[in-house]
Amino acid sequence: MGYQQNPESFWKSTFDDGGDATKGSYTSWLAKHPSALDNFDEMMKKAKGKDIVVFLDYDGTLSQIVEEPDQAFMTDAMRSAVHEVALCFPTAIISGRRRDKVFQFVQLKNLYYAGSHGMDISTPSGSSKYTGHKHQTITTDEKGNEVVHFRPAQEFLPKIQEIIKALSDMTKGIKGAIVEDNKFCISVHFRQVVLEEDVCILKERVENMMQAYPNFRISSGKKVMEIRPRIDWDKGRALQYLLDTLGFGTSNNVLPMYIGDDKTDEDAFKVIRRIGQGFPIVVSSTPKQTKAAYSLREPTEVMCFLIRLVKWKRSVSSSKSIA
Ligand SMILES: O=P(O)(O)OC[C@H]1O[C@H](O[C@H]2O[C@H](CO)[C@@H](O)[C@H](O)[C@H]2O)[C@H](O)[C@@H](O)[C@@H]1O
Repeated sequence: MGYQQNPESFWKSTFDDGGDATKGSYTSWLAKHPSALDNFDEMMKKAKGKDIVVFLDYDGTLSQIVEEPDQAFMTDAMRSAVHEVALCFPTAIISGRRRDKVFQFVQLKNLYYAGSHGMDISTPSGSSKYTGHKHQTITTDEKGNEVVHFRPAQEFLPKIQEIIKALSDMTKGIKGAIVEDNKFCISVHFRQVVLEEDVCILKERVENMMQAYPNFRISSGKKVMEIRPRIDWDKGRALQYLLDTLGFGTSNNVLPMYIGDDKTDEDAFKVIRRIGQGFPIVVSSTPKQTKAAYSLREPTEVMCFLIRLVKWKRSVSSSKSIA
């Protein structure tokens, strides 16, 4: 399939799933979103000579989904795979979590981190462009290096703290409910709320309470309600911002790769689709509606894919140096 010659038709045929993917069996869904492992060689033929930039989601992609949000650790093997990938390609993690929390989990310095669904991005000034954008600021880190921050929801911080306080008070009586402070957004978790009735009460209370905050919106994730400022910013915009600031904004040769498992990752898949070149890869072992072109079943498959990517890159580089 020559998507480089005809991006429109490639993306149409690759992504349009008629909206009925959730109804079909896994096998028929897989035919529309083939395994990135099984199709690795074919994908890499398209990637040869391109500037690959890797984007990764965290929860459900680099770590397994677990009951307790604070316990979503990644394995050392996964950490090592991500580290190796980042030695080969510019690599960023774009997560719904607060940025410092993702860094605590990942602990790798050779990556770019975007937290709060992309509303908190920091990049070393040496590798990124400071454009004087109104949401950009520069600080100096402990080693004296300049860091460029992009925080489009900064003005919402006081309101977010007010909402967190109100949500924490309101959910106290609901066993298992957790309110997570993600800095520029908030997660209200109900994975550990056992009674279905309590889940309904929780959702209703949160929805009612948030009516008093029209500048915020609620979206849903995996057994979680996500509350965030109503601004035109999401993981897709964060991906584009990172491509721009890392110097790939006007490149016809860039090939972004995004691996993610949740609804908020769809915004990034859409941006890759719009760019017309790249690999949007969904992590799912069940059929779901998605704009992704490829799929991986679970984090262990993500790790295998990342390891293969590193091997591929090294083999391409060594054959170039021999020639
Ligand atoms: O964008 P992500 O990095 O995928 O973050 C999305 C949310 O992930 C976390 O919640 C999810 O994972 C938890 C740990 O496995 C699980 O307990 C929870 O049910 C899931 O929804 C995180 O806690 C949220 O703040 C993120 O927004």
